[in-house]
Amino acid sequence: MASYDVIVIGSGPGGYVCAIRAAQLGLKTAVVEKMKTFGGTCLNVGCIPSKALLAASELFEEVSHLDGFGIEVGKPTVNLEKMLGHKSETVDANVQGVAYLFKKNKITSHQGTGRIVGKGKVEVTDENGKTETIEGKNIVVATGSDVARLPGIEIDEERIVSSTGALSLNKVPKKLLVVGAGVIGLELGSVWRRLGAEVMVVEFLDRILPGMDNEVAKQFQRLLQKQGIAFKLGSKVTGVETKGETLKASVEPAKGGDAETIEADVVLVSIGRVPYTEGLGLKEAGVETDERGRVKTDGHYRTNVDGIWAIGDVITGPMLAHKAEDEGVAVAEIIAGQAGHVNYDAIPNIIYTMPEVASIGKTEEQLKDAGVEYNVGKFPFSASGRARAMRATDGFVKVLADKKTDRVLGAHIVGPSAGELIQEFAVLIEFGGSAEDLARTCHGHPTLSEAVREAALGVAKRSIHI
Ligand SMILES: Cc1cc2nc3c(=O)[nH]c(=O)nc-3n(C[C@H](O)[C@H](O)[C@H](O)COP(=O)(O)OP(=O)(O)OC[C@H]3O[C@@H](n4cnc5c(N)ncnc54)[C@H](O)[C@@H]3O)c2cc1C
Ligand SMILES: NC(=O)c1ccc[n+]([C@@H]2O[C@H](COP(=O)([O-])OP(=O)(O)OC[C@H]3O[C@@H](n4cnc5c(N)ncnc54)[C@H](O)[C@@H]3O)[C@@H](O)[C@H]2O)c1
Repeated sequence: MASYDVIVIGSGPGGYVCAIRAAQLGLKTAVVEKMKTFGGTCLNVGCIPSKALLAASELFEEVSHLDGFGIEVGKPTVNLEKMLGHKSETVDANVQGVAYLFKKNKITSHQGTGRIVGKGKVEVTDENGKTETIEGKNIVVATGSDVARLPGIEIDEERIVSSTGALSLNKVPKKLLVVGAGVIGLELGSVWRRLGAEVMVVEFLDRILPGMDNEVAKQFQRLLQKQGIAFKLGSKVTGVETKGETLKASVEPAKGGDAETIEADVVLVSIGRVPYTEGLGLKEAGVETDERGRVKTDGHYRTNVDGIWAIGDVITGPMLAHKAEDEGVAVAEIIAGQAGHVNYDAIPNIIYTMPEVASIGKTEEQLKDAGVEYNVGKFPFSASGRARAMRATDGFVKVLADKKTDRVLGAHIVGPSAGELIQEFAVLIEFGGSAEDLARTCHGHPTLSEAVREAALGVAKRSIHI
């Protein structure tokens, strides 16, 4: 029986990064993966393919709006097959990259579904039903998450789709109905709107992007509406009739009331994701899960069963690839006897639309609820020379700093390259920096990052350019 120091079940961003770090630390490591390729949700049907389509569709939209720059081009057209080809090429390059890294780090891979069958034992069943049992001193559960479903609405991945189907539609729908105004709904809704679909988003709550800073979410909703996405907030989809050419969705006010019918060619169900532990044998192994099916850990990725650890989407916390990666590094270091650690106050959250939305640390609402006194610094991109030169002036940078200590507690950005700019705050927060630290740091001119500095200056009410 093959024997290892660490067996990682799942090769998503949590699992593959954990395996690489464990191997770097000299641990004999194996990965068990049931998909044909490595990389999990993120590389195969998540972050990477969605960003490939967001990049392509953004260019398509930009090309139609170049006249302001004095560039005149004919009306562009979409070759969807080629665009999907670009997506597949991007995915292939990334998943092959992980296979290369496994080889480079001498990580053994076992293809098949892993099931914990006893202390330190994992049974791997391949697609032909052939089984093999391997042994490990440590087992890391990194099995990720799956799409949350709506009762009575069956996802066929052609007309009623999850994100997976929405990344592979073979024609641009005339009408796309998105259920859920979260990250997936707004990113993929944007892709198909840019390519020509009429998009309506139905959201249960009376706001989009729950959890994001309210002011940011409101401004972002206005910008998306300006781009042509329609919203129906405080509403829920209760059923979808699939008979006939057109889908008929029943939509009701969340608080109750009369239903209305909304027609669509495609319905995207994006109401969240749930931890995935099916067939893993957790119950039999005595591993505890919480009320939402997440594997319970002690805060240091240890489950209640000695030698079994868990990381990524399958445990508590934001379902983000970089959170899973950092937990992968931390758990490998803890297993190797080091002090692995993740700072959950410094995890950026980015929505890759145009403009982008990015956030880190606390929102104003969270600070108010916690009774923390804070100062706000804000700077609009309309006052940035670089943003004007790029004709990308929508949005702002907002910094929240502790009133007494000036320590930065949160930052929120809507605007061009928000996802890159937020990383300045990631470093600042990680180092316990103050708004003044950032405000006194020389920033290159003309760059979008000057808006970050100006917002930091704004905390002390001394912005220069507004
Ligand atoms: C459309 C979409 C877009 C996204 N975009 C972003 C983004 O831009 N940025 C971001 O940070 N996050 C994004 N996410 C979220 C991100 O994909 C997840 O947070 C991340 O993949 C979680 O990593 P993980 O390693 O925990 O699990 P996963 O990536 O889900 O990997 C789990 C792996 O375990 C395997 N597995 C499960 N059970 C078994 C078993 N019993 N045996 C063997 N293998 C098993 C699965 O096949 C899978 O490969 C996106 C998600 C979606 C759906
Ligand atoms: N750029 C990124 O980082 C990125 C991109 C895509 C996905 N993801 C991750 O994937 C996960 C899943 O994304 P998601 O967008 O599906 O979930 P989400 O949790 O971000 O949003 C789901 C939305 O659906 C709403 N909702 C729930 N039930 C509903 C119902 N019955 N009717 C109408 N609305 C309903 C919720 O109120 C919420 O606004 C997220 O946790 C996210 O972190 C991240």
